[in-house]
Amino acid sequence: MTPTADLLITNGLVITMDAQNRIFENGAVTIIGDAIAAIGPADKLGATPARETIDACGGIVMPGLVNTHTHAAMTLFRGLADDLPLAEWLNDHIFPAEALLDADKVHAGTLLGCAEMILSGITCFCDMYLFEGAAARAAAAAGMRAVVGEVLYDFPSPNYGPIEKGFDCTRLLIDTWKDDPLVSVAVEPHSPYLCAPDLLTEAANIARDNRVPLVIHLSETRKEVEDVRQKYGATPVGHLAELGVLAPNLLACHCVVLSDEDMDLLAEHDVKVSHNPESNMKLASGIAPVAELIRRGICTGLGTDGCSSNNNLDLFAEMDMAAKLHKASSLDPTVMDAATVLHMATIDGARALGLDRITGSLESGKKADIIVIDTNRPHLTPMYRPESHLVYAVGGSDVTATIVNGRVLMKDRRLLHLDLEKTMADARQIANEIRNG
Ligand SMILES: CSC[C@H]1O[C@@H](n2cnc3c(O)ncnc32)[C@H](O)[C@@H]1O
Ligand SMILES: [Zn+2]
Repeated sequence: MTPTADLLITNGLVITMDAQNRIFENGAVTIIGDAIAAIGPADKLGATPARETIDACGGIVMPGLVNTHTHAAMTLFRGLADDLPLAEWLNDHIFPAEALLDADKVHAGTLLGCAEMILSGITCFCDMYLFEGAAARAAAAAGMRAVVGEVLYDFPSPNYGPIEKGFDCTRLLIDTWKDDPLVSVAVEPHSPYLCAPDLLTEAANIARDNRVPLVIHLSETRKEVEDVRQKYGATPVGHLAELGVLAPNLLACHCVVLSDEDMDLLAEHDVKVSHNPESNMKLASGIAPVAELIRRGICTGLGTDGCSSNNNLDLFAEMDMAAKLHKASSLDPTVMDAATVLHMATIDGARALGLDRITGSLESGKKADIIVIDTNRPHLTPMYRPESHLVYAVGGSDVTATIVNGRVLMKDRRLLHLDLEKTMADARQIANEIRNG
């Protein structure tokens, strides 16, 4: 029989995360080329002739997870410096180690990050780092969807040197990747404490003119708020408002220390937020008022942040933490329920990156970014409510297939297009160089 689909995923509990939150108890998804052709009951679609079939064996089929904030190449620094506050961690340990980086090392570290993300069900990530051309190439080689951006700050970068060259570097990145099916580019000033007002306004201009996201670390610690207030007489959010930088294309990462007025400003300008609970806990930055942000209608995604402040890229673990942390801090078990957190890790994350028309939910016509989870495991048996399992019981290693843009990147826990042994060997080699300074 002539195949009418390139890929068929069948016999799964299909969670679409679409606007109606449709779930097919015994469902199937057909894929033609890079897109979802149809979603429906397995007894209707399951007989579709296809070039390749994945039998979900009663497991969960759902949209791939969206990691809205990471520094993928920081896999190279996992465990290098722990148990420190942000300023000391960054200034005394991470920045000196990053001075040793070059494009090849960032490529290797990003590839390792992609391997970890694919194996744990992340299909799309937003990255900020140095030598992002190399990160973009690594993401494309791994087959992942990615939004990448060269970090911009006041001091000379080991990559581009002075900031004027940083803007050129960003424009070149935007131009190079503008027609790529997987990789797109954002403008990414580091933070209000490492970026002068002129840098921030120019970054916002470039992002606006090119219709791309603007990504920044914002209001991450009390120290940042105090420093920015002392220097500019406003909170970090207020400072960005005065500069005219708050806009719907702004993705503000962390947002831990926010006043009521800050939250009003974020809502008024339709700013998006990336919530990074594990990093915020590990660096003892605090607890972001996420339930309140969501209550005010602010679109909030989830992010792991870099591997050195987490120390993994597992968004299932991040979901579990996000749900529990806010219950504990508010003494209210109803906040951040499983359904809310699941939205953050999928469709809301896609919306935060401006990618919700192509990913974040299973809908015909959208790109086929899909994962399959094996629920035939002791810690997932029995199952009353799939959302509950996904947030509180599933781990990244329960993912058995990861598909991006219609291409199967991982099946039965094996990476199909990435040489994992070589990727890990390269990272070990770089770690030896870092150890020896
Ligand atoms: C060079 S890209 C980004 C830059 O930011 C550093 N970084 C990683 N995590 C954080 C964080 O939580 N707050 C501020 N800066 C962070 C990273 O090491 C890079 O230097
Ligand atoms: Zn970060």
